[in-house]
Amino acid sequence: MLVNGKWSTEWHPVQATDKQGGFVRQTSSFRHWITPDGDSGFAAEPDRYHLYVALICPWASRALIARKLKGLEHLISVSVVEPQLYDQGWRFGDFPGADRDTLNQAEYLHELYTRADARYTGRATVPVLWDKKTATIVNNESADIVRMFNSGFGALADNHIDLYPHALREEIDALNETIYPRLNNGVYRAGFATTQISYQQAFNDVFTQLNELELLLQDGRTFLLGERLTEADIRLFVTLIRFDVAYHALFKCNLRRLRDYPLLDRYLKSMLAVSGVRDTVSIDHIKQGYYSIKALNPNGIIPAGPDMSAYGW
Ligand SMILES: N[C@@H](CCC(=O)N[C@@H](CS)C(=O)NCC(=O)O)C(=O)O
Repeated sequence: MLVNGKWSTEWHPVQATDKQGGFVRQTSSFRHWITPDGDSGFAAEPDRYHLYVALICPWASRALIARKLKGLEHLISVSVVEPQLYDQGWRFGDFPGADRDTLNQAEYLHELYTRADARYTGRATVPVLWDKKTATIVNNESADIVRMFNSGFGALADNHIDLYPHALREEIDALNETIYPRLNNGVYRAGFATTQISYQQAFNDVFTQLNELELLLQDGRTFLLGERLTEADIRLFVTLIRFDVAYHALFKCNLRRLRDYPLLDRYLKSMLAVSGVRDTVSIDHIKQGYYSIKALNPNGIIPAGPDMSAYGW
């Protein structure tokens, strides 16, 4: 991680743990906002912003999906880092499906953090939304980036779809409030727990949440809140698509596979059928990335399965 703008060799590829051995995710530090009128200092303009992502990363993938669904691909360019974390964190390079940083010529993502703030202290995480005009980071919090892509680009975006409609906000917020801690971050809490008790709590949370979602889908709805896809679906999808590939085995979330839940399985297939969503997924990056976490898989063997042909891979 960076300490006062210098890369520290003391960093640990796993984020912090609390007193009970539970996994603690760092909070994001760049929280500027893009607006249609530019009042915030960051105006919505074509070809001004760039998104740095890792395809292994569920948080970065949220931003990629929102960019697709809101028709912002031609306005916001993208670079993909290599799937594994190196000693200096995320790296640009020639791994299939990854990019060189042709915009800023960085070798490592952390260089962009120090370019934005020469004294930055913290982890250099993806996603990063970069402003080409002022050469700084606009925002590195995926939840913000999704909302910004939804409404910050005004008429420049495709507004046929509203990911956070006023009428559904309370329900979306309520779903986010349980899905994030129990499931999105719950799988990480299970995977990176360093005590049996914190693992067991996380494991219980993950499967309680999956069971509740399976029940919710019983009335035949296509998406979480009915027939309209919202940001709650983006946030759920990014975890579900990684579940059988990485979380079930590597993170020890092995009570059931995702495909053992008939309605969640159907839901996952419906999400993959939404135009643009599948393009944001790389099963190869997901596998390579998670299974190269040395703390969890010291020999770095990448599993040959699971069979993902039922999902079109
Ligand atoms: N709050 C952030 C979390 C992002 C995050 O934790 N990204 C991970 C990858 S999935 C990362 O870049 N980790 C690198 C590190 O911790 O050094 C968001 O949702 O945008």
